[in-house]
Amino acid sequence: MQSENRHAGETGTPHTAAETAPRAGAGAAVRAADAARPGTALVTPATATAERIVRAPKVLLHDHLDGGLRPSTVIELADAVGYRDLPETEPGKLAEWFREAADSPAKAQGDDGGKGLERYLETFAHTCAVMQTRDALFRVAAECAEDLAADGVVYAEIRYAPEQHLEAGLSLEEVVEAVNEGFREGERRALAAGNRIRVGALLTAMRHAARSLEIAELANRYRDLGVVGFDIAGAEAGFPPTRHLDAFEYLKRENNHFTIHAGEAFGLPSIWQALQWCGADRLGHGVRLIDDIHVAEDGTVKLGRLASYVRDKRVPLELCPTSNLQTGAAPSYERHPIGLLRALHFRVTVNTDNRLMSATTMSREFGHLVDAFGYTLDDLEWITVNSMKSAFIPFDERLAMINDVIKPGYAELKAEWLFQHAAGSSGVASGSATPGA
Ligand SMILES: O=c1[nH]cnc2c1ncn2[C@@H]1O[C@H](CO)[C@@H](O)[C@H]1O
Ligand SMILES: [Zn+2]
Repeated sequence: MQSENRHAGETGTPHTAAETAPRAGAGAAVRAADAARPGTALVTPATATAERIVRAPKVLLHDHLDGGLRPSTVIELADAVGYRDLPETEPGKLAEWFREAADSPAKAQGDDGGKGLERYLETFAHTCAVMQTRDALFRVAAECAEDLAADGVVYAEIRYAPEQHLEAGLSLEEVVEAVNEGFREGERRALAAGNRIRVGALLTAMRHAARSLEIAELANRYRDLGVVGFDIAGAEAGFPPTRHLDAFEYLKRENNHFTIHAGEAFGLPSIWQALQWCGADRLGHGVRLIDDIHVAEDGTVKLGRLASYVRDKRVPLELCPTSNLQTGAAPSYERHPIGLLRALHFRVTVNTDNRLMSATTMSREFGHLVDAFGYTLDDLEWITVNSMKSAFIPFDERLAMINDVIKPGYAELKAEWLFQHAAGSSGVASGSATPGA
């Protein structure tokens, strides 16, 4: 693979050979011989090959339940409930339809005033339509946990808006309980398949609606019963987070946790409000924080007051690269602000947002970053530890996940080269690091 020597995009930090050199000197000498052969690339103990990325422990903080259904499940559930408005009825075609429809904003030219996100969100009408019964919610939640675990995710916080699942007569409580039971079932199935995962729910309130306090209270009621926090989502333009101040103030009084979608379709004012008026613990996306970071011709970097605050306070950024490309919040993987934000040591996390609409997985998101910025397993471990530090479960549990699951997992992957070499493996990989791409 080529990413070892590739440079970051315009806003990223160049990765020199020295920076990406293997940590063990002897390995470098052995592998250097491989690199000299035409058509091969240097593989170090920390090289993030597609296969290693899938096996690496991963943490996911920003993923929508109604944005991650299996295409075949959408079709089966639509059949079961008599929903006739699906644009395609064959799983492959339906998957492609979702990706294409969510992708269209990226193809629009110029600054569209937040319309990119609005068009992206239209696709959720179909998934929400088939998630209106207890059985459907249970199934979608169970499959979500199973799919993430199969992709090597060990901890996930999955969000959804209970108010969008009441059309067939369920109560808010019944929705939450069905999803929680589905997650528990998915965790059990994953374990039976040899994969360990823990899943917590985040309850989302829709920012254009007026139920945020009610949903915040619901999140608080279920906080020790599978719900770990709260969020607001939906169209950003015209719906500032301060519309929902009463919900955030309530949660703060209850010592509860919340994240806010901000700085995706809208820029710095939205991020500033989410932090300084609403008191968000994390930023959903926050990618437009880049507007407050100035890189001079000579490479010196100057942070504005807001960007400084975010970095100094270690505010986690829930970045979702593919989703950002689709909504037009970033121009390409190579020029995604994550390159610069990671180099400047912001509390960067990497997420999927909507696996169905973005046709992605955690492994694919990592793969895109490896291809774009030459990230190694060390970078991916750093990101994963960042995510785990930023999770909403108690500190001792986060620490155990970091020390007993994440670090040993990456150490094991990096140690493998020792024994592969002894067995005569060439250690050479080629092509893209993006799994399944
Ligand atoms: O990237 C996003 N930005 C804002 N809202 C989103 C995004 N992805 C999904 N949703 C919205 O969140 C609801 C609950 O899961 C979804 O129905 C969708 O409308
Ligand atoms: Zn989102």
